[in-house]
Amino acid sequence: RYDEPTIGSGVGVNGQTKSLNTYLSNGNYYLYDTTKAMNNQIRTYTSNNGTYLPGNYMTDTNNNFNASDQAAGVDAHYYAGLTYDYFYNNHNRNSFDGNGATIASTVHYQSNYNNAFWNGSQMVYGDGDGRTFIELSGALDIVAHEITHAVTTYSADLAYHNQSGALNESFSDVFAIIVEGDTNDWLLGEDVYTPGIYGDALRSMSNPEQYNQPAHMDDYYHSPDTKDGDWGGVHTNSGIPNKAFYHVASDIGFEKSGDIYYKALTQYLTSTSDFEDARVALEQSAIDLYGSGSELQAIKNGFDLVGIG
Ligand SMILES: CCC(=O)Oc1c(C)cccc1C(=O)O
Ligand SMILES: [Ca+2]
Ligand SMILES: [Zn+2]
Repeated sequence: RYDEPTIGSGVGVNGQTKSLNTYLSNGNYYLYDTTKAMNNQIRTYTSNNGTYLPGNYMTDTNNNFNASDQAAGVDAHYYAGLTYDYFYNNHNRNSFDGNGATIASTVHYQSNYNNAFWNGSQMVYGDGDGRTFIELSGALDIVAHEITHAVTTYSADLAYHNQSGALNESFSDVFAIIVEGDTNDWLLGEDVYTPGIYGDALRSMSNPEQYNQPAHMDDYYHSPDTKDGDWGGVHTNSGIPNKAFYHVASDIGFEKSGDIYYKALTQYLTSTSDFEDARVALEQSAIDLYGSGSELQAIKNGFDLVGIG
């Protein structure tokens, strides 16, 4: 029998039908996308509510992934493809490592697991407990956030604690928002967070305080550099550079801010960069790309407004 790339369909976590790049092998259809550049592959697996990684390929007999237990895989696969396309089409980056690394995602990790993470090699998504979260791959911003953690690892490799860790988090939120690309959507996780409550989210870039994040250096959260302290509050203090990004992108848009932030992340920032280093890196990136004009002024203004001098 011939093995070949195919185009299937699937129903995602929030009920939308989407076209999927799949692969037919020995009569089964796999969530295995071979359509990207240079033999890059996007592969989606399931842990079947266990903890094996990557687990088993998610397959279907008729290339129509419309069962309820397939929805998480449909979105992990589809949103990984969208995120791949963003970095390739806008920054000529072939996958998170810039060298065509396979993007592997595993869904149905553990049971009622309210988490999503990059484990250093692949994405891992829980199903949520149905109250705090539903399947976490059902949000494009979460998928893009996780894949950006991998981009960061293969570039600045910002150490995951204190200010460099808050920058690590912030850059993942920044590209999550840009990949979503909706100038009315400054929220993270809203598509899968608290299904019983409308309109809330994990975090807000435009109004970090709404979800207990500081939006100014005066309110920097001093937390222990421990697991329980969220490594110096990396998911809390990210509110400060997140708010700066909100000002920058509101001024100059997602395309220009994306180019400036990408250049800073990949050419100037290092593992020990702090918030002030980030301002310098972003200012230099703006100058490199656009000279000393309105884009540079937008960076200066955004960082002034959050108290990062
Ligand atoms: C926006 C995506 C996000 O924040 O994912 C996480 C969740 C849901 C829990 C714990 C850590 C993370 C993370 O990726 O930082
Ligand atoms: Ca969002
Ligand atoms: Zn993160």
